[in-house]
Amino acid sequence: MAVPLIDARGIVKSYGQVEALRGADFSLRAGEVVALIGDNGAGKSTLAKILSGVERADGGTIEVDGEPVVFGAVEEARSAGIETVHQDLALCADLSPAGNFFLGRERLKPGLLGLFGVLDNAVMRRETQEACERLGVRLASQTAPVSGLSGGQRQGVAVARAVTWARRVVFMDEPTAALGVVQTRRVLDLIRTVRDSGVSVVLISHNMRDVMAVSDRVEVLRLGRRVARFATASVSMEELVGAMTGAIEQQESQG
Ligand SMILES: Nc1ncnc2c1ncn2[C@@H]1O[C@H](COP(=O)(O)OP(=O)(O)OP(=O)(O)O)[C@@H](O)[C@H]1O
Repeated sequence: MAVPLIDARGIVKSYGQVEALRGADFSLRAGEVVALIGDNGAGKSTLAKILSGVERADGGTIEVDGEPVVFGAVEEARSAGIETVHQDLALCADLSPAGNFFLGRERLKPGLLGLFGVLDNAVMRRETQEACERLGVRLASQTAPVSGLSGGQRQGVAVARAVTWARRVVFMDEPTAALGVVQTRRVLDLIRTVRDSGVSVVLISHNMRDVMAVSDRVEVLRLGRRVARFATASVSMEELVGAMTGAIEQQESQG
């Protein structure tokens, strides 16, 4: 079988006295949508942060394409092609949508005599607008700071940014939480489109209908450990809920 794109084993992470992850495993193959599910506090966001360079694990190993990696910073995960939409969004409130979209990747046009590039604001605004419109997010202003946008619009900007830049994997932590019905459907369509383009998606969600609708596989965390994994086509919503709550125990064999 092909080497997994991401293979994390025995990941441990504590915050003071709180053991957020207690030997969690996670794997992801190229071109699949994996839903990472679990009850509140199971450790989903912590695992996503570790796999995208936001937090450092206290223990365990992570391999990308079979090679051990240690992501010391978000930029290191990004250069491995991994992007994230965080639950707390992590947009810069004072910047415009385009300022957020191109933060750290600003487009330049040649300055006088071809020397000293200057910011190509027109291009950055246009590309941001186009990416947001593909998601059905209409922005009245491309210059006003994102602090003036609605929660759903901010979420749209964050999702559009991640899927635009991701080359290998995009982690989406509750990407539809602030969205209405129509935008939620567009995000789910976008997840399929991203997958079909060969980029893997890790979807963290409490919404079992979204999980069933869009994922290829499901990995279940409980109390900081992976307790089950399923092919979505052969599992019911009841079984997923049972695995999350501990009512159903699975010997780790599938996936
Ligand atoms: N920065 C932090 N400082 C202290 N404790 C934290 C921190 N981040 C997470 N935790 C704790 O780690 C545990 C796992 O949290 P995490 O956010 O990863 O869970 P989750 O599965 O994403 O939960 P939810 O579905 O509620 O978002 C929780 O007990 C949480 O309180």
